[in-house]
Amino acid sequence: MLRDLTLLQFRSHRRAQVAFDGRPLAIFGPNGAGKTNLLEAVSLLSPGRGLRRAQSDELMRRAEAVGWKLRATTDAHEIETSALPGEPRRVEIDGKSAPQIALAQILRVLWLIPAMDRLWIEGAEGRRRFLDRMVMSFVPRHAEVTLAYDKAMRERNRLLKDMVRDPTWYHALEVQMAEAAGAIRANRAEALIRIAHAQDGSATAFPAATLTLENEGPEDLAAALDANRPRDMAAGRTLEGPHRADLQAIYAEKDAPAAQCSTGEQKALLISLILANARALRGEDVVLLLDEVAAHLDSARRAALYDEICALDAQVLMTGTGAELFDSLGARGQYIEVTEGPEGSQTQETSP
Ligand SMILES: Nc1ncnc2c1ncn2[C@@H]1O[C@H](COP(=O)(O)OP(=O)(O)OP(=O)(O)O)[C@@H](O)[C@H]1O
Repeated sequence: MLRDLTLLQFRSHRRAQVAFDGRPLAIFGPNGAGKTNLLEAVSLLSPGRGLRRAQSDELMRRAEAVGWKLRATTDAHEIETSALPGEPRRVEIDGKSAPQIALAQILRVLWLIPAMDRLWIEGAEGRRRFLDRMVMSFVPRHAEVTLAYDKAMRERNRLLKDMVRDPTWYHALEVQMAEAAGAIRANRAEALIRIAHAQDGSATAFPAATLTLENEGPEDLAAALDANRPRDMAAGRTLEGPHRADLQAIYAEKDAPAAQCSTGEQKALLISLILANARALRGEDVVLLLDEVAAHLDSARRAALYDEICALDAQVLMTGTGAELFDSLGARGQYIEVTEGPEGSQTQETSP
């Protein structure tokens, strides 16, 4: 469990400290106060660019622009991650420099943010990212395999753009891509099975989603890449493989594709999936970040969400503009009010 987090020169926070007591944490305050910035800080305790996919320099407080730092304590580890201006972010675990990917072994950080409300109707890339984050929560090594695939594909794309025709240049790269693709396919399949199991028979107020993967690419990717080089050369890039896969969801009860569901139904599907993801990770150190999750829900659904959150074996952080949004959570939650002060965001623990 995440016990403690300190933000230094991070976005609107000059210095902020949060001590988690294990109850779901409700963060409330007016628009622009710095609530999402707190969730973003927690999201950076996992590999990658966090929930806004920001560049490192965007994270440092503009007033001083001296870099940023986050310090966190879990039950078992001390994590520090920081960056100086113009430099990539660094990670230290228990005082020793570590690769970002090592963070995936400590906390499984999952999130739902308002930008994902359009996930089912926008392009496949966002859905693929959503899928791969779920997969990474089950198989932390998935991040490495995906990176290896992307790196080999970028090199192959460069050869294609340069109109290199000699097959010997391609062979090793295509074999690497095919090997990584096999692992990506297997990891994704495992994740979908685990999500389906977590939804089966669970008493939830949120609709079950049947997930399928489309356009995964051929089983024998090495042979397909070898055969389709002229086509890819004409396009200037690789046209098949796991980087083109698309995640689709069916609102099971209505047998309707997610993209044809109402805005509220689409949101409910996402909540259902993220709760299933957290349930499927029982036993791991799971942190669930729900940004403005209560806003679209009627009061009955909101109460149901809080009941489910309290029953989860996961640490949950939520934001909302007003404390009244968390009325039905009551004393089961921990509360932090965020306001905008002359020195940037101010955080203060309050009671319900
Ligand atoms: N690098 C930065 N330096 C200083 N302030 C920043 C930086 N990046 C963002 N901010 C400020 O942080 C605030 C936004 O914070 P955040 O997104 O956490 O708000 P919020 O409380 O979640 O608001 P809302 O309820 O509108 O979603 C804005 O005032 C923005 O100007």
